[in-house]
Amino acid sequence: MSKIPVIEIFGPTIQGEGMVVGQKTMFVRTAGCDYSCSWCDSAFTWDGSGKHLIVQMTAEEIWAELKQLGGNGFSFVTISGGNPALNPNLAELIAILKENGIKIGVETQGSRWQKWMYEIDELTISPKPPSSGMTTDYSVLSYIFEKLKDRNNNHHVSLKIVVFNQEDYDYAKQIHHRYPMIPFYLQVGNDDLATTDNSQLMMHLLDKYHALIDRVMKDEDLRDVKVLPQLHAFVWGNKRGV
Ligand SMILES: C[S@@+](CC[C@H](N)C(=O)[O-])C[C@H]1O[C@@H](n2cnc3c(N)ncnc32)[C@H](O)[C@@H]1O
Ligand SMILES: Nc1nc2[nH]cc(C(=O)O)c2c(=O)[nH]1
Ligand code: SF4
Ligand SMILES: [Mg+2]
Repeated sequence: MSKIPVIEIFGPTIQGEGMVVGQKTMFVRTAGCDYSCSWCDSAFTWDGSGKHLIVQMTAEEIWAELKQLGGNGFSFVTISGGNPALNPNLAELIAILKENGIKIGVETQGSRWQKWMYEIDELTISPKPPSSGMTTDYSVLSYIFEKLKDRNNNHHVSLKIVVFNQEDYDYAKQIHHRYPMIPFYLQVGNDDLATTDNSQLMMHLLDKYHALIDRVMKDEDLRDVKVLPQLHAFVWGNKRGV
């Protein structure tokens, strides 16, 4: 069986972001990313600082670890990274999860297509705004949505854009107007990834959430949108593995 570079397996916890926020879930975080966002809250997956944590695992080993950690107390697994879409062989893990009746969420930036995306119940595509320093390849993004458009109704896809400033906000709107049929989420950017003062971080992120809500409420061109913070940052701050 082929191996997958895994940097963290944790849970159960709540999905803190986006289309299934609040969902009880296990997490599998793959190592490696084709991007290097300036504000990445999981940079240890790709910047070398977490190199010692990477374990090459088969799908069977990942499933065993999920069961070990979560027992029978979960029905949902979220695969994030890094960019999980760098790994074609996640198909094997996805097959095992399906066989066991587990629903699957994936977090990816929309820079790579994989066939296993057809099987994902809750697929979040999160293209990166200008503040990240990355550039969006619209041909890949459009290709992904084209591929997914005929899936059945119990498979869901959404767009989630992190916003740090006005330019990011304008980028997010442009993405929404390009793909108006895709459920659209705005997420507050966390610009203080180093602090361990959770109550100060929470107040800071709450101010930013407030400002983002105000902006969207005044904006007549943005109607069908959901505006969310990272709920896990409110509850656990910058702690890893939650
Ligand atoms: C760490 S990424 C991993 C998955 C994939 N590489 C991606 O970016 O979608 C998971 C989610 O966290 C978001 N994210 C990363 N850093 C963030 C930050 N500082 N503030 C808010 N959201 C952030 C990303 O935009 C993405 O939606
Ligand atoms: N609780 C929790 N929710 C999350 N949603 C997306 C996450 C991610 O890092 O991809 C994440 C995470 O790391 N923890
Ligand atoms: S694409 Fe995701 S994991 Fe990769 S650098 Fe950006 S936020 Fe981090
Ligand atoms: Mg995260």
